[in-house]
Amino acid sequence: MTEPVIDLKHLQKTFGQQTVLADVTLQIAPGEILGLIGPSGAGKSTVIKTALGMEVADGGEARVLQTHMPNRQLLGRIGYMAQEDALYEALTGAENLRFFGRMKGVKKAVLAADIAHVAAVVDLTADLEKPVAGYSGGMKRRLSLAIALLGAPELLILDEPTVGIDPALRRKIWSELHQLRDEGRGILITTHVMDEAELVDHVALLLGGKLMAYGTPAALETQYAVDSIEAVFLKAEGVA
Ligand SMILES: Nc1ncnc2c1ncn2[C@@H]1O[C@H](COP(=O)(O)OP(=O)(O)OP(=O)(O)O)[C@@H](O)[C@H]1O
Repeated sequence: MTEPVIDLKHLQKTFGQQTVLADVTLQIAPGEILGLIGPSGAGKSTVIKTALGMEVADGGEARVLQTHMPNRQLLGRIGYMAQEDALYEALTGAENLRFFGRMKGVKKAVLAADIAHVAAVVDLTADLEKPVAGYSGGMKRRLSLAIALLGAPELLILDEPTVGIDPALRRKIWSELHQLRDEGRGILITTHVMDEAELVDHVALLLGGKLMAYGTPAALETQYAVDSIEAVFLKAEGVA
């Protein structure tokens, strides 16, 4: 059996009196896209941050790429896109990509071609020589996504990557994610766009600090007797 790229067992995380993750167990295999959904504040970013060791778990275990987390060396093998953009505003898009590419250890000989590829995926080719300070919010998200894609990492962890991105480009980005998945990479993605949750291999619904539902989009729709992931979400939350 292939080893999972993410293996979370009974993860727990408390902030003060607030238990955000009560007991989260989930796995992602190579060649799989897992969509983590849940209402705002459910703890999706906290799952990601504890998995990556950016927050210390209060219980349970997080293994990423077969390594117990936290582990700094591993970060070069993971394409992580946080919810907040962390870009150098005074530098151009191209300079940001070159800087982060080198940080991630992308070989000099392939860096220029890799930058051209990821910039094209997010439709930023024409804006690469402009300073990031003049980018719109959506352009900054796209640059952050391009940075995460650099070096074709084994594991992509994308926290709401398509916020502020228009539908046509979103479709192009999903086609790239599917291609990376088909090449055997594992992808963890959080989203508030319920149509996007139809495009993943497995959906995990986080509610009350636990995974309340898990399965393929089709299996969940059957289980909840509805015809969309949005309806699954509403029914699980008790709204519908
Ligand atoms: N560093 C922190 N200190 C204290 N509380 C925190 C911290 N990080 C997160 N929280 C709390 O944990 C809860 C879950 O936050 P988290 O950002 O993981 O949710 P989310 O599901 O990603 O939300 P959204 O969909 O709005 O991004 C929230 O109530 C938040 O206020």
